[in-house]
Amino acid sequence: MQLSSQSGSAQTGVERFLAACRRQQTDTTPIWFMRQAGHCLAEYRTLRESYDILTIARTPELCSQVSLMPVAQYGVDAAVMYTDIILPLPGMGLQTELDPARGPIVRNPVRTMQDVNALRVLPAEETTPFVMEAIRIVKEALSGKQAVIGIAGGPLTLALYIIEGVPTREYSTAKSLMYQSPAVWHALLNKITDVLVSYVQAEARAGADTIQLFDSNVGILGPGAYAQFVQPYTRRVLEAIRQAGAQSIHFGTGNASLLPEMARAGGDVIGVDWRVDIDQAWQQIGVEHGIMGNLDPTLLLAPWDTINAGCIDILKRIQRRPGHIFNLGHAVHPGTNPDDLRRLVDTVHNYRGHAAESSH
Ligand SMILES: Cc1c2[nH]c(c1CCC(=O)O)Cc1[nH]c(c(CCC(=O)O)c1C)Cc1[nH]c(c(CCC(=O)O)c1C)Cc1[nH]c(c(C)c1CCC(=O)O)C2
Repeated sequence: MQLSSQSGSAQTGVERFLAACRRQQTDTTPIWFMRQAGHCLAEYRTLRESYDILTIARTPELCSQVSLMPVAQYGVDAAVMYTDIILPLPGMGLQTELDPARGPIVRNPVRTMQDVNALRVLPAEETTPFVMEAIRIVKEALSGKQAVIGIAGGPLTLALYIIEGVPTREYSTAKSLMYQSPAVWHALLNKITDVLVSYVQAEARAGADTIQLFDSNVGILGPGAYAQFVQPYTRRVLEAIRQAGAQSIHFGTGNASLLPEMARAGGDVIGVDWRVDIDQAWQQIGVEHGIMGNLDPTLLLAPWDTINAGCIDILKRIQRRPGHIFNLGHAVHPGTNPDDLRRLVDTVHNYRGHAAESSH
């Protein structure tokens, strides 16, 4: 498909988004924001006065409503499901809570082989039917105009919360278990992976066009440990997404040195944070993958001219090469002005390239 770079809005959001996932040319660069559903939308904040995060995520009518808000408000090309990565954990027998400021809490953390053996692996449709129902509602409401992004936690990121019980900085209990009791580690990762495979396949069946695997905490490992203790599991989840016919985005943070290994694990698109220059990151990842990123979310707290300069710098580095999805390097900061997100979407959609200029 050859599209003129002048052709304005020739594609729908979902066409543009999926073409980028397949590294095909698009009329303009697709864009969405991690945590666009929630945080800085006034409408969402009002809803949060009546319901907590997990109640919204577990109630299909509320979850779909929140997931759709940013599509109307910002003009993004995809709706991301308002669902936390911990939703599959209670079905495994883990007593889970969400501290809005700190993150996931697991009351019965896993430390021994006996603990691992007690964990259940059940079909996702049985344990989390509300997630699939919310996806079906969002898919229908968008009627093919924007893409639906389902989410799942990466095997490592989930294992860290399951072992530690509370979010920590270094995850030293979990890492010690990994190095000292590899059999327990691998048994746990295997079970988490079984649960994730069922979960992502159910999301795809429910209508998710793309599934983003958030291995947000992957940066705590170096490439050798990653390849040994994490990569085989991540590969299995990403392969399950491919088999289910959906596209995948493989995301991590603080992981510049891991990019080649993460790309080897799979993912149609690799999501990168702001700690790398996006053109150099793409070289590391390789041309057989697309790339998503990577504006520093904190830059969004600066005046518009500064935000705009950061946005244009990324677009210039990419030079409209097929396979780029514009996003922040991580979640939208709650203090972000929604007007700036709207302007960012327009800037990215209206960008027509700097073909005449020499790049960096
Ligand atoms: C660490 C943490 C978690 N969950 C939470 C934390 C504490 C700090 C924080 O806000 O990040 C708490 C949480 N989870 C969610 C919220 C609501 C967000 C909001 O108000 O906008 C809040 C406050 C929903 C969610 N939680 C998540 C989503 C989906 C992802 C998205 O919309 O981009 C939503 C709506 C995903 C999630 N959930 C978690 C991780 C690591 C991820 C992956 C994304 C990331 O690295 O930030 C665990």
